[in-house]
Amino acid sequence: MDKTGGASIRGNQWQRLLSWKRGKKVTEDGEDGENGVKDEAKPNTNLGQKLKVKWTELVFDPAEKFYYVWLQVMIFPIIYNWVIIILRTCFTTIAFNYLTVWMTLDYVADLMYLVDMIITVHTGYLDQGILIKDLAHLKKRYLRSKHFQRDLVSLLPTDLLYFVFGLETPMVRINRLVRIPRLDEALDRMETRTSYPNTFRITKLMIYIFVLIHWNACLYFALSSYIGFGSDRWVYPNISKPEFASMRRQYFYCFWFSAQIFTTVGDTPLPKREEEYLFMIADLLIAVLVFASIVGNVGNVITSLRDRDNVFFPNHELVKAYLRSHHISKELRQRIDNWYQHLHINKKIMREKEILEQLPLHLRTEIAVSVHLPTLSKVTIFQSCEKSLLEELVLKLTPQVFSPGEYVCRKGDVGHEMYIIREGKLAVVADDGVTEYAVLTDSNFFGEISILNIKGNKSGNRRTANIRSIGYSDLFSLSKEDLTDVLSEFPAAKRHLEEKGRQILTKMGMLVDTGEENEGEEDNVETKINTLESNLEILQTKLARLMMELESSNRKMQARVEQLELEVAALGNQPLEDEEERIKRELRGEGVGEEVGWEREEAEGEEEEGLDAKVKKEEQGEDGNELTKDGDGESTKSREGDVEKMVEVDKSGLKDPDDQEKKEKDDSEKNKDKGDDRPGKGDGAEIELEEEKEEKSGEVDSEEGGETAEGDSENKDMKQKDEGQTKKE
Ligand SMILES: Nc1ncnc2c1ncn2[C@@H]1O[C@@H]2COP(=O)(O)O[C@H]2[C@H]1O
Repeated sequence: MDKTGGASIRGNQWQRLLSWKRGKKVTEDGEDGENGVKDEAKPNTNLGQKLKVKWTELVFDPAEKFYYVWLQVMIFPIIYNWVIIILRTCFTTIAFNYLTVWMTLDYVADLMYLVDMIITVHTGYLDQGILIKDLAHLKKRYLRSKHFQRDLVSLLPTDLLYFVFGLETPMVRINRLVRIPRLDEALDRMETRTSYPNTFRITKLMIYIFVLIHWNACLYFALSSYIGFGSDRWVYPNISKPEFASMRRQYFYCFWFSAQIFTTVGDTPLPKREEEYLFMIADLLIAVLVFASIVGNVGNVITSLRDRDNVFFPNHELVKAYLRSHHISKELRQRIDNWYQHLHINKKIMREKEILEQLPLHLRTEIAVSVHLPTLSKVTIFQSCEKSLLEELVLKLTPQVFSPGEYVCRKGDVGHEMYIIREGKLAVVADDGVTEYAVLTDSNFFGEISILNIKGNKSGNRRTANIRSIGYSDLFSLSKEDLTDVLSEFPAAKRHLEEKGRQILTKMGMLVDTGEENEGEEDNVETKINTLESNLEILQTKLARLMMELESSNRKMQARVEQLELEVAALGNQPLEDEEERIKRELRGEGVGEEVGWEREEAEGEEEEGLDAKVKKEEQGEDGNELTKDGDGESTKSREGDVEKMVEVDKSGLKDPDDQEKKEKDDSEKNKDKGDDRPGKGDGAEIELEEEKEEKSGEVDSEEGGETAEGDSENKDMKQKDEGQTKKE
């Protein structure tokens, strides 16, 4: 087992105990552990032994109920020892008369002390919020702690001293009193858990004072016995007198005497002897402390009760003083008094937010939900709402109480909040204050129209009606901002509210019918959005197509470049003159070389275009044409220059094959250094120029949108021709 022993399970301790009894071990995950499985597999032959083993493995969570109950149980043996040991020591007759009872109770208390030690060892503790359950670790920790020393001392077998001093000396058990911190722990725990902490505090104080008076009474009796019963007025009277002989009389007289001293209220007889004086001095000093602590504690309790009232309800005293200082009419003062009285009698807590503010948000929400959710979920608009909306809403509700006849809102006022009726009846009344249009009851709501900005509401943000409380009305108000906040996330609730408001406004004839227009507007916006979306889709498709075209034309270009390179290589093998002639013819446009012919076609532009394309181009204006022509012209010139270079190169190549090789090498070296001077690069230059041309025409296209498609189709036609020629070749 690791040191931490894993996280605490919040499962029921009793359930775990039961599982152990059944011979199963419940693991930290709440499932049967390995042992449990083994136990089930084997028949439960040695149950006693198993139980023993399991019990020793048990670890208690100090936050669980079992531990709390055990602490309460431990109050009895501790108080027993604190009360009875001194009683038996001082009142010997009481000690002897009930000796068997005391002896039995003594050893029961001792047994409980022992069990308490075992339970303390088996009680986990929190380390960084995790319950430590490692028994070995817990044992070590307990054995090293002061608690262990104290517990050990309280259980030392001092009873053996009876054999030395005899049974009339129960004082030998005085070490049992050192278990008092356990009593403190138990009482503190109870104080935290009790719903009435003030009552509990007073009770605890009274118990302590009772024990103190009891001790004092015992000591007084012992001192009287030492001095001699009835030797003076201060000591206990002569016990040989039947009047003072009984045990009860002895105890009660001493207790009364002691209580008189500690409460400093009674007339105690004056001491006569030094021992008596000393006793009285010590008692009076203690009495001062006792008295002070009684007064202090009771004062605290009263103050905390008043504080509680002040937090629960608005401070009536302050308001009263204010009203007096401003000479408010008696009638209004009476109404305010009645309102306060109603709050107090019916425990209507107005300042919930201030009270719960001290708690973390999640606990606050839980409390608010458990207190107000039943009311909220009855309100029609919130019935179908999600729980999260209601949770958000409950924290924003402010309780308000209205007295009979009081107006919650008046027609024409600016609306700042809406109301939900928690309890009570309210009337929608005409301006005369008598005519009632409607009566609103529990779980209804009102005041929403003026804060919802309903389209076509003639009254705008003004109240449309007077609302008067018939009896006392317990309402929740919800501010405009909070409502808007919440409704923005829950449109269904908003629609419901608006619908109800519209119905009322229609009945009152205060609604300008703009509903259809709004719907129309909404429709329009929707249509526009749809159109935009579909346009976007079309554009995206076109873009994709264009990209594909671009890619395919790139590929074709590459193919052409390769083709041209091959051609150039082939040209190198033809006779020079033929070649010269052919190139010249090509440049004149008469050549048989389809490729150059194609170049010319392209260069000359419109000459070979179809009639339709021509007409269109004319229609498109001169600019575009000029640009295209210019571009083409330039490319033609460049090509001519390039071809001439090529011819020269070829000629030199023909003169001497070795020289040609040399030349090629030189050229290739030059090639590396220069761009356009490269031999055989003429075609490349052409292509570059063609690309430039295409770029230019692209620019024109982009400038003159309409032309683009036509230009494209022309280019396509030409490319098709080109492809045809390439195939022929
Ligand atoms: N005829 C009616 N029946 C029920 N409630 C009404 C009626 N007329 C007005 N109300 C409510 O009274 C509220 C007054 O303030 P509002 O106008 O903000 O919102 C109004 C409605 O919620």
